[in-house]
Amino acid sequence: MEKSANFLFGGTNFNRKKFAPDFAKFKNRTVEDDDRNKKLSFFEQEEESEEEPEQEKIASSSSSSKKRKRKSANSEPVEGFDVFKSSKKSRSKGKEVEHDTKDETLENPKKELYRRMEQDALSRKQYNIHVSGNNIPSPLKSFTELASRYGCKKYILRNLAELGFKEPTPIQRQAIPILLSGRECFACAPTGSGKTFAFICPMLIKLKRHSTDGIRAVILSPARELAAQTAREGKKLIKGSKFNIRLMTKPLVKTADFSKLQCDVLISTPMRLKRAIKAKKIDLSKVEYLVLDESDKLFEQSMLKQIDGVVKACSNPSIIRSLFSATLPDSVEELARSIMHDAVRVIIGRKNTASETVKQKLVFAGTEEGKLLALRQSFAQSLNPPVLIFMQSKERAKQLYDELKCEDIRVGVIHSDLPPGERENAVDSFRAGETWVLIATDVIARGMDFKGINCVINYDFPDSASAYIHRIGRSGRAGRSGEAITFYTEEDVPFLKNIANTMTSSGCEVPSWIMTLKKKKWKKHRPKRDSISTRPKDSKIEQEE
Ligand SMILES: Nc1ncnc2c1ncn2[C@@H]1O[C@H](COP(=O)(O)OP(=O)(O)OP(=O)(O)O)[C@@H](O)[C@H]1O
Repeated sequence: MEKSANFLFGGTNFNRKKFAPDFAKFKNRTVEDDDRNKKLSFFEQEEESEEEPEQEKIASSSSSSKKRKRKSANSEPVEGFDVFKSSKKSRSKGKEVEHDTKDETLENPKKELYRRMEQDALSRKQYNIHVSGNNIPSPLKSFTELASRYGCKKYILRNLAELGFKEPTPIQRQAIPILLSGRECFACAPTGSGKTFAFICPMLIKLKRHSTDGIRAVILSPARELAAQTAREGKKLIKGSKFNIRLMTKPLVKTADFSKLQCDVLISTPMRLKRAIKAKKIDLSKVEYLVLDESDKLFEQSMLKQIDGVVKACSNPSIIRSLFSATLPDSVEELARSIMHDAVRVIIGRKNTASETVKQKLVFAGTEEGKLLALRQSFAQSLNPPVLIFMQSKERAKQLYDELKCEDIRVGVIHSDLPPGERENAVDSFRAGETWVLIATDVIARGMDFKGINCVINYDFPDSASAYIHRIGRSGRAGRSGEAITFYTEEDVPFLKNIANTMTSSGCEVPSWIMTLKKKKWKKHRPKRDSISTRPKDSKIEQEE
């Protein structure tokens, strides 16, 4: 495999030799390899931190505070941020600041406190971290601080290093110390910016070691695939320890004796956990940590009842709850504040914006036939797998799959009508590179980390701005570049401005006529669309007759 292709398929193993004749048909590339190399080189060239580990007693003194009160404040949004890009440039500045202050005397604790606050403010500015709340712990300077400040076990640092993580991402810098100092937190950070480890890492450090005391931490994810991925990621971090991380599967709900099950951390969808609670099978009264991942999705009407059930079942009064998502509507913030105590609010960059590493494009396709034509044309010109195509319903996902499956493209499909095994296979084949194009409903729009996705195609216009942000966020992860194409037809025009605003706030250009359109209030925009077929309408009528 050529070197550039290695970069392209980082994390995805495409057998190009085996599929050589097929690939010859898709010669041209749409995403610049160079661009990708530039982004990745940041990870490769980053130096190890030289900073001396130190105790941060003052900042963490907040953790001992038992006083819990609600606080609401707004932080100033800062534009032009890039999670992975921004840190390198400004890092040296941070070092200078630290240098200046190192020689000063530590006699006056008040002076020391002010100095610490000043350093924290500078560091937050560097990484575009916005916080509100009381006594917020200092952001991490490096992963090694986890050992000096919080007694993190060596195996965790070793596993982080093995994963190739050289420094924490901005959300990890701030959320990890907050959770480690025993504070609740709700956090909003862009797609692909490392939120998963931002909540798993402190959880494991706090739990210290495996215990036979029952379930001590629960992570809720809105979809099975995401829950499975989180379990897999968590297991990477516990290598070398006796911790037990379990995924709640259907057979587990049905047959397991939870009172005997060895499980420190349980990862589940709300539905499955609620079923186990309802059947009185599971005791969550000892849970010390509860994470609601993709919290805005979990707080949607369809899941709210189940979430409520789980939150109530986690009855330990000293439980630490945290909420994470790339989109955090005000309504969810309100709800979060009403259930959390003295929580810290963390926003990385600007709230509810799309990843800046994704090049976004709007394409007018006219009609449904026009969409199919445009898709075929773009594949014929340059298919640059892996490509993810989003559809508005399972029916439409099936239709497009039926259209494309007979062609020379290795295509897969995933939607909620498929049995669990087939859903799993669809994801695994796509990860392994056996499938080049995966057609999906929004069931995998959130959280899924397919590292090398080059292009996301919104075949059907997304039904909300947050759906758009999450869908296109499957590309351009961890600092890589990616591309997102959104088809629109006449029916979608009234909602164009909403997407255009999201595009411009993440630095993409939008035709000026779109910006003059009025913004329309979203009401789950899923218009009835003509079915997907290449056969001309006349021939269909003939056949039907
Ligand atoms: N400190 C780090 N350094 C380098 N890569 C990292 C670091 N932390 C996480 N990653 C990688 O970044 C990628 C994205 O992380 P993750 O899936 O946690 O993103 P996310 O913020 O949860 O995204 P989403 O909003 O889509 O759920 C993963 O492949 C992960 O392994």
